[in-house]
Amino acid sequence: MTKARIIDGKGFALDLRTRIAAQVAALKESHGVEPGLAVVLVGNDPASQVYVRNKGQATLAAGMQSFEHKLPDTVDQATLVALVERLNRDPAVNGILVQLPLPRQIDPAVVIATIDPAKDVDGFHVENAGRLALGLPGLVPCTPLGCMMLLRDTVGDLRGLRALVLGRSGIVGKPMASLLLAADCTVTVAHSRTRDLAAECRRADILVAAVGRPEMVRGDWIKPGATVIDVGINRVAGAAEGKTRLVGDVDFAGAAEVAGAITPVPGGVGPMTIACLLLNTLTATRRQNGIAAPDDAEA
Ligand SMILES: Nc1nc(=O)c2c([nH]1)NC[C@@H]1CN(c3ccc(C(=O)N[C@@H](CCC(=O)O)C(=O)O)cc3)C=[N+]21
Repeated sequence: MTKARIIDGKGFALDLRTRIAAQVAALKESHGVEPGLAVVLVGNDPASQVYVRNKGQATLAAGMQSFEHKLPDTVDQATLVALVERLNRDPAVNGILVQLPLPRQIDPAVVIATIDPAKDVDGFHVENAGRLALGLPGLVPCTPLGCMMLLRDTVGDLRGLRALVLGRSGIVGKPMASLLLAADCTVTVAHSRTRDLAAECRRADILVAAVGRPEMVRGDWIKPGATVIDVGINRVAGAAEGKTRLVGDVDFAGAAEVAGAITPVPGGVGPMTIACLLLNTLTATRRQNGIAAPDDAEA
């Protein structure tokens, strides 16, 4: 039997997207500025194609312009870099996202370094990563930003709470740790070499799982009443032959017996990532045009 409150990321994201759409409409009305997001997809990985399609639809639904660029998986790095440089110069493009992963012949660090930091709506450029680490304004990676919104909505005041981030990627774990630290949490970053991971997790009031290992975090690793944010999106074999299903990095059924609140997969962090991409595009557009955010704007 489930005890934990299920955090409705999907509902929160829909609500956020509605508020973003209202602000986009107001921006057009007041300044004649229409935010534009360019998404670059290299190759034809089916999962990536689904994400890019969803992003494009969400962008248009928010009243923003969507520019999709599809390149074959044989494309060379120089061609991709040249496209990004063209998007950097294009005044209709306020945000640029190059879908990861990229094929082997392309170094993602080179491509990300090419993106104008002011248009880097993924927040992956070293300038934005450095700004976040130093507590300076910049563009914050979408997934950690979405996790923070869910945490603030669920927990309220985060000050002094013990937070454990499981995973140390540049895309989720490290920026998540920076945001939790900025919110005055006591932050531990755990990873594959951490000793007695279960004991570390059990101390945490807030547990953010972002390791990419299906259902690794067990119910008995969780402190009773803790808030669990599951960033994992793992496709595993389903009950029926040939069927697959999505699971997180947390054993949801076991954790929901112990936690105070938990995000589901799907319907938790994933939809927040897309909503925050739109939010970052709106933020980037405002900054590029020297327009202040209204007092009631989030993030
Ligand atoms: N440059 C770049 N930026 C990204 O932000 C980025 C990327 N590359 N590469 C791939 C990952 C993955 N990602 C997801 C976004 C939303 C869902 C999402 O909405 N998931 C739904 C389920 C979708 C389904 O059913 O497959 C959910 O969790 O409810 C999932 C995954 C963004 N990524």
